[in-house]
Amino acid sequence: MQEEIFQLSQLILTHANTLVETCKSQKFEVPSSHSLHNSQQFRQDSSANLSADIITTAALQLITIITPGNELILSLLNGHYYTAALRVCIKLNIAEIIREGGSQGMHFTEIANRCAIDEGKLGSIDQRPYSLVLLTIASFTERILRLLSLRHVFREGPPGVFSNNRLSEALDTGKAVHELNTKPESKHRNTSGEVAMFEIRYGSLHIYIRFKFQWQLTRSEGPKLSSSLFETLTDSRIKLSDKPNETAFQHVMGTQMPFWEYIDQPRNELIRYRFNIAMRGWAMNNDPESSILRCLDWHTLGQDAKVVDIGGGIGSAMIPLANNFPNLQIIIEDVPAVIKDGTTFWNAQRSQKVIAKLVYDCNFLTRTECNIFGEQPVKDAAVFHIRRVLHNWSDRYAKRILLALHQAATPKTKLVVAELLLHPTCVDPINDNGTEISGYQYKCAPKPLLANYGSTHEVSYMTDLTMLTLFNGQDRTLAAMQRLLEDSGWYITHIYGENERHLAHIVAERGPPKTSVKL
Ligand SMILES: C[S@@+](CC[C@H](N)C(=O)[O-])C[C@H]1O[C@@H](n2cnc3c(N)ncnc32)[C@H](O)[C@@H]1O
Repeated sequence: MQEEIFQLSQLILTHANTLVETCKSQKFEVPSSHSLHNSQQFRQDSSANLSADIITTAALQLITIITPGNELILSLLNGHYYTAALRVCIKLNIAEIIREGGSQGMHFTEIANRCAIDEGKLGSIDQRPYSLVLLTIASFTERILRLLSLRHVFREGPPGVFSNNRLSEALDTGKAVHELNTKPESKHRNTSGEVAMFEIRYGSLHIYIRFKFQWQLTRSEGPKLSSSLFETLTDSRIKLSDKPNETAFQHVMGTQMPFWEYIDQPRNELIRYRFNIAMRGWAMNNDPESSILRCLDWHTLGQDAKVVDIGGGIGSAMIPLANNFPNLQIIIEDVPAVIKDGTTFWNAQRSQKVIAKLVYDCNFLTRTECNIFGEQPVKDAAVFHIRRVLHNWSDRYAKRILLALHQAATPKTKLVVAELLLHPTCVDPINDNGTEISGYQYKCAPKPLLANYGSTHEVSYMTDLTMLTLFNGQDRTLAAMQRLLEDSGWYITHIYGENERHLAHIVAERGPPKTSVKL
């Protein structure tokens, strides 16, 4: 048998050829570390997309087999330094500062100078001479940017000069630095939401506060949430809990409130707004328009057929439907404050077809009649659509949401669940042959790779742990999702989805619930 090292190298070579040939034939930019954001155009082509995933998985496996094990473990353990370094760059708007300096890049002393001046750090808080303070900040800046450059976030050259590249461009909101410094609370307004998504991932739940007439940044809880995982899993009071208010989130934030109630507090308006826009930013990468458009024959649903988006946030999932199917009447349901943000968003989209309904109230623990756990007011829906809501809840709560929809559904109502579907690292003998469920065709990675492409798709598996620490929720495998749906009386008829990088669109119809869970 061929040595693994050659098998992996061969896979890389073969698929690099496929990728480059596809790019050339379809006139896509060939990906390179020097190109910018759009060098991922090739992802539109499914065979190029697959080749790219195989290359990445093989390269990572190659690294794993030729690097000392203790070094790899240390690198994993120290991954938090990347989180910290990225946080500094996002908070100090370093990608924007470098952009404004021009394409030749900027020396770290100049970057530090601009950060320091903009942050008002010099003089007021430090008694040392200006130049000494600047040198200290410059040294921090250089070291932080160099660490990130190791992973191709920013490019260094000549020594000490840093430029933006494909990865650091993703940190750029596109806004003027002056605007970001004078109006930090508006940082994510009118942006794609991608940087907002990054902020959420490192978990700065407290963002800007006004202190002595100055906007100041406050602490980040994200790394604390993950580092409290062990404490949460071993705390005898909560370790067996599946409740949304007994998670690492409450532990770290010192609150009894579940996450949704917390961000609905009046003082947390900015956090909520950022969360909502971040959902849109996330969808841009994880939920291509084609998925929702193809998962059902929307045009056959008839004039004014009702599509109800449950926990729809600002309703971004509905944009492709609103744009393509004027026959549909789209109803977005969420908590009042989110509906308010959504209404502003939709007015900007100039869509007249969307009816933002003030249906739900966030405080589900006490006001059960007005939330996703209560009675569903729309009784004649053609489609209930629910995107990235079930993963916020443990099975017991997710079942209650699904049963409420089941009770309001007609025999013809379809349910579309858009969620990540996780996959074991080995082959799943029941589901991978594609015969069990129509449309489900998971293409396992070729041997000797991990069947689910290993850490190439790790963000989805990390999202699962984010759900655990924030909500006691979870992202599910196909088997777990199928069980959850059938227990709630929904039977999968079709799945539209390729792999766990994108949300799968799971179409289900009503049947008898398998278990007798009461609302
Ligand atoms: C992860 S977000 C998903 C938003 C949207 N579906 C999307 O994909 O962009 C979950 C949504 O559930 C909503 N939600 C949470 N608890 C709710 C409740 N009790 N009733 C109604 N909506 C709720 C939140 O406000 C939030 O907008």
